[in-house]
Amino acid sequence: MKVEDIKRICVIGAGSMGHQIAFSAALAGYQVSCTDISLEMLYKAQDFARTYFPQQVSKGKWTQEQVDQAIKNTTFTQNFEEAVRDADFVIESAVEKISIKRKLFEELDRIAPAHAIFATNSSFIVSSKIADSTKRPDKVCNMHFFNPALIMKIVEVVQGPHTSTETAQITMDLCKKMNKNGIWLKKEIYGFVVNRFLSAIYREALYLVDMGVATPEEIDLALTNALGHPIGPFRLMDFTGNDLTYIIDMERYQETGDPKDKPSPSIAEKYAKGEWGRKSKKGFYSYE
Ligand SMILES: NC(=O)c1ccc[n+]([C@@H]2O[C@H](COP(=O)([O-])OP(=O)(O)OC[C@H]3O[C@@H](n4cnc5c(N)ncnc54)[C@H](O)[C@@H]3O)[C@@H](O)[C@H]2O)c1
Repeated sequence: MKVEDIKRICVIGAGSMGHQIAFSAALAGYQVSCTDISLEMLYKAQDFARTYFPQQVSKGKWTQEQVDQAIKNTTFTQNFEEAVRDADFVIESAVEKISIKRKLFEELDRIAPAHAIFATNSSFIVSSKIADSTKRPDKVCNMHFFNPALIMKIVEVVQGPHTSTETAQITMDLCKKMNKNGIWLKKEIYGFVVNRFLSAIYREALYLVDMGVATPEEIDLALTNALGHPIGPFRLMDFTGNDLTYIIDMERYQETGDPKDKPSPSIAEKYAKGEWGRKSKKGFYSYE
C-alpha cells in the first residue's frame, strides 16, 4: 500500500483530540468518519465546526471553500461498524486506557478492511501493548498528535518492533499530506519524546505545589518569564485536561507499582473534584 491509496480515514473518539484530528484529515481532502460512544461528544464536535471555522476563515487561515468541503467530507456517527468498515487508515483517539484501546483494536481488526493501518494517538502507551490484540501487528503504530491538533504541526510516529517499515513510512507520508511535521521514532519508549520532557516538568511543578513551596500561578510565572516557556505547566495541564494527567499517571502506576508513578495529591484532588481544566470550566485556574 502507498499513501495515495488512502482515501478514507476513520477517527475513533471525538473528544479534545479526536474531533480536531478528524477535521485536520478532512481539510487535507480525506473522507473522514469520526465515531464515539458518546452522542454528546459527537454533537459537540459538530458544534465546534460551526463556531471555530468562521473565525478561522475571517483570519485567512482557510478559505470558505476549504472549510465547506472539509465539513462535507466529515461524518460523525455512534455506529462503530459503519465508521470503520471502509476505512483505509484508522486513528484511534479514545480514552487513555490500555484495556479500552486493546478492545477497540480487537474490534477494529474484525471489521476494518484487511489492508487498513491502525494508529493510536495515545500520549504515552507504545503500540506494542495494543498490536497483539489484532492479527495485523505489522500494520499498527503510534501516530501522536498534539493539542490543539488543528494548529500544532508536530506528530510523533513511533515504529514498534512489530510495525513494518512500510506502515511507518505510509504514516509519515500521511503526516505530510495533513500538513504536519512527522518525526519518525524508530524505537519504542514510554511517552515518546515530547511527553517525556513534559512529564519531567509536570512532576517537578506538582511536587513544588504539593510541598507548599509555590502556587501554580507562581510556578507558571517562573517558567514563562525565566525559562521562556510559552505556557506554564499548570495552564497547560488545564488545557490538555487534568483528568488525562490523572488517568495517565494511574495507568502507569498500575503497570509499574512504583509509588513515584502515583498521581500527585494535587492532581488526584483536581480529578476527584471534577476540576479537569478548561473542559469543566475549572482546574488550577477558573474559566467562567
Ligand atoms: N488531551 C491532549 O492534550 C492529548 C494530546 C495528545 C494525545 N492525547 C491522547 O488522545 C486520546 C484521547 O484524549 P482526549 O484528550 O481527546 O480525551 P477525551 O476524554 O477528551 O476524549 C476521549 C473520547 O473517547 C470516547 N470514548 C471512550 N471510549 C470509547 C470507545 N470505546 N469507543 C469510542 N469512543 C470512546 C469518549 O466518549 C471521549 O469522547 C488519549 O489516548 C490521549 O492520551 C491527548
